[in-house]
Amino acid sequence: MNTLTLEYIKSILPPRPDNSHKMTFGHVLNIAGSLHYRGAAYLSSLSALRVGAGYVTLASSPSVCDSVSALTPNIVTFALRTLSPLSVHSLQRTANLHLKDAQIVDVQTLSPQAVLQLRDKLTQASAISIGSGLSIGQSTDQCIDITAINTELTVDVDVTLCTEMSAEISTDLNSDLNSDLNSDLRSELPICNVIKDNQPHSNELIPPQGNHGFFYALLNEIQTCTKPVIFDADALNFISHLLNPPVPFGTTTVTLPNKSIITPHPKELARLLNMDVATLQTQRMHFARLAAKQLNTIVVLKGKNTVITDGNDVFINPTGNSALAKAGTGDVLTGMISGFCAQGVSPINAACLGVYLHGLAGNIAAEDLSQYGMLASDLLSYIPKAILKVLAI
Ligand SMILES: NC(=O)C1=CN([C@@H]2O[C@H](COP(=O)(O)OP(=O)(O)OC[C@H]3O[C@@H](n4cnc5c(N)ncnc54)[C@H](OP(=O)(O)O)[C@@H]3O)[C@@H](O)[C@H]2O)[C@@H](O)CC1
Ligand SMILES: Nc1ncnc2c1ncn2[C@@H]1O[C@H](COP(=O)(O)OP(=O)(O)O)[C@@H](O)[C@H]1O
Repeated sequence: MNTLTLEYIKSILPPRPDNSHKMTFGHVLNIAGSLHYRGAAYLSSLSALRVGAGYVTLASSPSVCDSVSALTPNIVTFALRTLSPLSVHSLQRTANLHLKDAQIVDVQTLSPQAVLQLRDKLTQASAISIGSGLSIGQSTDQCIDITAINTELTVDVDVTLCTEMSAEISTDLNSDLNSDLNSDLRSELPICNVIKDNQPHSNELIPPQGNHGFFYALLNEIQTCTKPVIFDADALNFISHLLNPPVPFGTTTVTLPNKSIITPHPKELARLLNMDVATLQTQRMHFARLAAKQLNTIVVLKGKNTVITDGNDVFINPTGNSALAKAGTGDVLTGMISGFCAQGVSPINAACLGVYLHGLAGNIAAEDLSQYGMLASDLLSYIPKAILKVLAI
């Protein structure tokens, strides 16, 4: 176990050659944000630039792209395809048929086919971050099971489905679709079954809320990606749904790209490991290593004294304070780690740099603004001060 130090952090900072241009410092593709979490897209994109990345593209729904562009001229945006209005209308009708308390289907829900739009961007990027504010759109106590995917993308993330139940549900819903819903829906959407209280409710069919369908298609697309991929927030909740479906659906496995980093807070890691938060918190190092080994990924277990591990080596972060306990600071961290990855830093070193400097920025910010008054957006302007402090030793 190693505690991160200022000297160590200085030794792994990436170089800034004079003879350089923006692409020397890498391109982050940040897939983030949704109707209610536009701020997460803003914070996770700008923070990548603040640690030195040369170029950041935010891929999100058109309204999120518009909002972020209005706030900052520094981010390049790429608007993703959302479900067609006809599909949204049909989905809402299906939801109303089956659930009394059906939520309104988000008109900015990303289409699984948006992954096709992203192919060139995925190729151009030096690092990819996914999940900040992506929106699961429903209680995380509910699980979604994909029972049929009728897109030209086959969503196959090694999910073993209960085929009998899938067939039953598909037939059931398909008869509805055949009777009065439009065919766009069939080509655009996964058909889902809600699981409540660990029990499948096969007669409660609702459309996927949030960006589940899009995320599963994306995960399939990037499974063999050799670039660093950072999974945060709702991306982790989607993965938890795949890993821990209720018993009737059997065991599932998820293959993450081989240079992946996950950045869970304790509850997100507890969901991934299917355990309770209190137990996890008593042995943070142990469970972070366990998850790193099980998922073959680098784990950044957030909180006071964040734990960073690849399953073997463990680093403990000494920086940070309660100013960081405020909505959006985790989104800033994700951008910082992806920004270092884009500059060619190894994933484990990028995680150490991001976590240490994030905490140090929080310490310097708290001196000026107090631990009470600092905002996640304030943190952005303290990242350069933290870097200056490291360079000064
Ligand atoms: N401006 C924006 O656009 C912002 C957008 N954001 C985006 O919103 C999305 C959802 O994020 P979220 O914050 O709504 O849900 P999430 O973090 O899962 O908390 C759910 C529950 O988990 C628990 N819990 C949380 N932390 C814990 C901890 N350290 N240790 C232990 N438990 C912890 C706690 O449960 P409790 O303990 O209260 O039962 C809490 O109520 C996500 O995509 C994110 O990127 C946010 O970043 C905010 C700014
Ligand atoms: N008391 C604290 N001391 C040090 N760091 C903290 C503290 N509280 C929160 N943090 C840090 O702030 C960030 C919060 O991230 P997260 O829980 O994902 O919030 P959000 O989802 O609102 O962005 C993490 O990097 C975490 O380590």
